[in-house]
Amino acid sequence: MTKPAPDSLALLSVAEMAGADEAAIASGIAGFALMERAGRAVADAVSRRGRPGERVLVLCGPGKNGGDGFVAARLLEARGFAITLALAGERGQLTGDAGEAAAGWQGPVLAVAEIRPEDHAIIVDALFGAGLNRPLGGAVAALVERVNASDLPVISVDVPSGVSGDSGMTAGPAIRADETVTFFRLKPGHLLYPGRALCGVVTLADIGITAEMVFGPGKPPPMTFSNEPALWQGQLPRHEAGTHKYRRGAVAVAAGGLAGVGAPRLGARAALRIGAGLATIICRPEALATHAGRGPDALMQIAAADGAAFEAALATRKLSALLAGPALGLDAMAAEVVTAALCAKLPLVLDADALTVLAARSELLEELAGRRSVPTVLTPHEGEFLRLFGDRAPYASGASRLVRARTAATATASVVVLKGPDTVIAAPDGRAAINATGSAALATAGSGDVLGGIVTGLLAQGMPAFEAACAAVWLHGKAGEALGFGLIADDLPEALPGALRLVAG
Ligand SMILES: NC(=O)C1=CN([C@@H]2O[C@H](COP(=O)(O)OP(=O)(O)OC[C@H]3O[C@@H](n4cnc5c(N)ncnc54)[C@H](OP(=O)(O)O)[C@@H]3O)[C@@H](O)[C@H]2O)[C@H](O)CC1
Ligand SMILES: [K+]
Repeated sequence: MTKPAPDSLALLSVAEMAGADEAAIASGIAGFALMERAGRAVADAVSRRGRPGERVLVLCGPGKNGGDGFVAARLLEARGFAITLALAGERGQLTGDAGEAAAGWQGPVLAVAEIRPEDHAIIVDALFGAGLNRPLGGAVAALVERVNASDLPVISVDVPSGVSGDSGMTAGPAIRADETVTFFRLKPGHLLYPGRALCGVVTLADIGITAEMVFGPGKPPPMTFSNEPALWQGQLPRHEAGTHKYRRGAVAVAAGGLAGVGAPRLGARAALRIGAGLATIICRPEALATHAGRGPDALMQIAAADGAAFEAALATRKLSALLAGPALGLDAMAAEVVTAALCAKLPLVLDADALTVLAARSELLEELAGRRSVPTVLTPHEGEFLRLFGDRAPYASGASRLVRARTAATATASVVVLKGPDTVIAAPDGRAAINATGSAALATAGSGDVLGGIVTGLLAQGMPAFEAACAAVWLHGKAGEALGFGLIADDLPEALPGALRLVAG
């Protein structure tokens, strides 16, 4: 049996975090005690950056995020900082824990319109957190613009105000923070852009909520994760001495004609580098000689002139996984290949041209993938995702990448890897992970072909599809980080052994 994913990697939605809050209160911790600890963690972050005597501007909103700000202001004043506190709202309307926190603040409370951020050394943004429910407007929006223009260090409480904790999206002005202090577990908005960039460094503070309170027996398991090795490391292929190449898995890559011999080769090479025992390119007859003349020698190639020949090639090769898409082409033969690939009883990765072939035929994908008894992984970038699923709810590009990937995974009964600087991996069973490895150096021709090959290579070695996709995205990112700028996609497979050494036990 596979071990459940570690809850330390859980990302909590705003609603789940509210549930965690309630669970902690139900187990005997007072809500105000949580707020005290949250405020203290924020004050500690300010103390690490500044010295007593410095002027700190604390911007408080009308809810509990503001309450955390009032607590931080009180503690910082006691530590000798000179506090200016501004409230977006009426002091008399603060209720519950936030009212209690405000009552503990003895100093003046200014209106946001009067505030000059530039008169301060550090700014605490406790305007809005989990309760943000509309774009910032009026005097608060103007203040946020002034704070961002000041270029002063900003520490945001929970999330930068204006950023959705669930999606990382902004619907108007938002604080650009240097540091964000959040509580108990990260939220998707800390890892999804633009939130990820607006957070600055994310500090996770313990406020007394324990994993046992939130994830204990009888509680629903977390479904959203930060993509870290602990999520999939235990399922990485392990090969015992005495294994042979077929036991390590045989990969096929469906290629097109002479116009695109590079992309499928990048995929096949990556599959070999990640540990598949064999890799074969199945190409059009006119491209066979070209493929045969190119390295690495470990790669094999066979020709298929039509869909039937392609099916026959699949049947004769003792295959364990198939990659279709990189430079496959968009013609009738490509469509036959994609249909045959979906009908074959082989773990399958569909990328690039295969996704375009299926675009406007997502019902075909839903039907065929839904009937498969073996895993299907789709690896679209934003453009391919748009072509495949359209721009209507729930897939509209204005919606959260997490929601879109999840919805697509359920609809197609496939693992969906929605690629980007914050790649989301979603499984049809509802699990999803957000990746944070990699850099802009990976936004280069052929990089996606390599990723497709890594996923296929891991599937061929028997790794479950969600874990294989998560591992592939993480390793691809690490290979990119190791190479840095100047990399070309050809370098990435060669950097995989180094990336693997980071996680292989
Ligand atoms: N969950 C925990 O364990 C803890 C959380 N803490 C902190 O609490 C906040 C969440 O507090 P909450 O009161 O739920 O929400 P906010 O403070 O973010 O928002 C409060 C109200 O603001 C109004 N609102 C929302 N959006 C806007 C806007 N764009 N402009 C103006 N006003 C807005 C809204 O009220 P309305 O009635 O006007 O709709 C919100 O209710 C969490 O982020 C943590 O910082 C803890 O203290 C520790 C424990
Ligand atoms: K905030």
